[in-house]
Amino acid sequence: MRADSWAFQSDNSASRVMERTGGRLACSTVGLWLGLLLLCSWGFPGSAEPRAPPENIAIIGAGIGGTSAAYYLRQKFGNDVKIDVFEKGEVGGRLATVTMQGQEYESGGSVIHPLNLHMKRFVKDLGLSAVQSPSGLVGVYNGETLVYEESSWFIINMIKLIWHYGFQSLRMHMWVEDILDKFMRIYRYQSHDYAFSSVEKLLHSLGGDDYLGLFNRSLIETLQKAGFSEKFLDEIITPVMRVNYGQTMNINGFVGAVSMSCTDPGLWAVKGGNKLVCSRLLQASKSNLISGSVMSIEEKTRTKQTGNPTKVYEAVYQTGSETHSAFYDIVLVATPLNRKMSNITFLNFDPPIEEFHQYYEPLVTTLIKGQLNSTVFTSRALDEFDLSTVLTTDNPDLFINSIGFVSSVEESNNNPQPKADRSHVWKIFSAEPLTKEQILKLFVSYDYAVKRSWLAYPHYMPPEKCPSIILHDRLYYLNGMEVAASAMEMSAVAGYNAALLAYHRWNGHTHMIDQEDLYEKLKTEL
Ligand SMILES: Cc1cc2nc3c(=O)[nH]c(=O)nc-3n(C[C@H](O)[C@H](O)[C@H](O)COP(=O)(O)OP(=O)(O)OC[C@H]3O[C@@H](n4cnc5c(N)ncnc54)[C@H](O)[C@@H]3O)c2cc1C
Ligand SMILES: CC(C)=CCC/C(C)=C/CC/C(C)=C/CSC[C@H](N)C(=O)O
Repeated sequence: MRADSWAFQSDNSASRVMERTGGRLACSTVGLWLGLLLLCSWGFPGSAEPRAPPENIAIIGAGIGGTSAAYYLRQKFGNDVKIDVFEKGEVGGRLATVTMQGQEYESGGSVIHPLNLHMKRFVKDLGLSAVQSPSGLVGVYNGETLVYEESSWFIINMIKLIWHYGFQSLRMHMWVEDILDKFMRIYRYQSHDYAFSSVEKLLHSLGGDDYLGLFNRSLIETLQKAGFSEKFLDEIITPVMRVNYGQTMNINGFVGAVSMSCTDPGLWAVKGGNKLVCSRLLQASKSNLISGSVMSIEEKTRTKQTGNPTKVYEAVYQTGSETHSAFYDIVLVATPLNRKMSNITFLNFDPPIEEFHQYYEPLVTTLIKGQLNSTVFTSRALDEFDLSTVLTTDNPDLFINSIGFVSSVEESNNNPQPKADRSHVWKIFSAEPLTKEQILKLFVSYDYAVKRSWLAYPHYMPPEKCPSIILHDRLYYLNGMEVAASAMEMSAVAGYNAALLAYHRWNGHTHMIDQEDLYEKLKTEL
């Protein structure tokens, strides 16, 4: 049998070919063939002629996901590609502020974890600065009484926690720390340019089957199995899930851990408002912002100046009353597609682009400047009420998820105290808009109230499948990541991943996608 006929068989490893041919010359010829074949199919960086970059890229959505994708796409593809970012509302999306008496307050995404390294890097690289988030005393109300109240004395707090819940609080912190430690691996993977084609593969790369298992099981199932008591789960964990995700412990274990990490010290925010990160990312990426709503995407064949027919996507969009269209080599969708939340129609795809039926949780943020009626929560005298946040247990009679006092986006306030007249700005999260009666029940008096309604986060219902990141050949979707956990940093991770994925797929770098055992492989890298 001739050596070259072997070279094209499926398991044609060089050593087997060598054994069978026996000759050194034949072996090197076959090796050369094999090498060339591999180079063509894998496109090793730096070896073959690189493919010309795409001409036009569209990103739909100028939230933190879309703008971080723009930033990383520019880094990967260079200055020649034109990047259009479509935004139908405000740059920032769910990072937004409301203005009260000339001061701005975060009404959407507000706190950032000290280990959220992408957000940290953005703030540094974009010339922004950080402010510490307020960290006052927290209490938990069950509809009748405060079942737990923090003390300003660290040692008293410890004794109280151990008295009420044994060492469960400590165990919980260790559990969250372990999950965060593994999450940090993503920064290493991304700094080495590795990308993932699905959220499940990304999660698996962080900590294997156990890590993916967290996402597939409910938080309550995971914590009950780990031996946490009903009392601890009802009085501590549920209230944290309610303030952060407006949901119960039926959410998946991964988002549960992300939510618990918000009890860590050192939370921060961007001075001037978190949304500034998005506008600065847009600027830094030299993208073209189009204030309009994308209505449809359709694949078309177009003959470019070179004369070659090329597949592109046509985006039809509306600005005011006008309808326009433009063609793109690559499209990134950086907004939830669930239940037509973004009203984008994918025309004539075969097979059709999947529909996402999971709904987003309605949530209302109300900001009120006024004097709290502390007797709602405790019978103690008003001047003895020193809590800055009240969380709630899962009681259907309660009309709020939480209430806490907040600082404006300009103030750095590590340990806020109620003002002398005890009037302050409070942020309330509730599932429905508050009625005037409800506000009057919570406040002795108030000057000002503003509300903002959101479809805030996915309604978590494990086990569930994350939507594909690759919707079509060069059409990518970022917000499937929210099914694992919704947070600014998660969207930044998704934005970076989609940029890397689009870049590697454009250039045929398949070896940079879905690599297994990355953690082990990168252990030895500096
Ligand atoms: C009340 C609230 C509190 C939160 N608190 C925190 C927190 O403290 N910490 C934290 O880390 N996270 C928090 N989050 C979550 C965080 O804000 C989100 O996970 C994150 O901002 C999502 O960013 P995104 O870019 O993926 O999506 P979005 O911010 O939703 O961006 C999508 C953008 O796409 C635009 N768009 C939609 N359809 C179209 C279309 N057809 N054409 C053009 N544009 C379109 C939208 O207008 C929007 O601006 C909070 C969220 C809410 C709602
Ligand atoms: C992604 C990782 C590892 C950590 C992110 C932790 C984090 C900051 C999660 C945000 C959770 C969330 C959606 C909070 C909403 S409410 C926030 C705050 N309590 C407020 O009062 O606004």
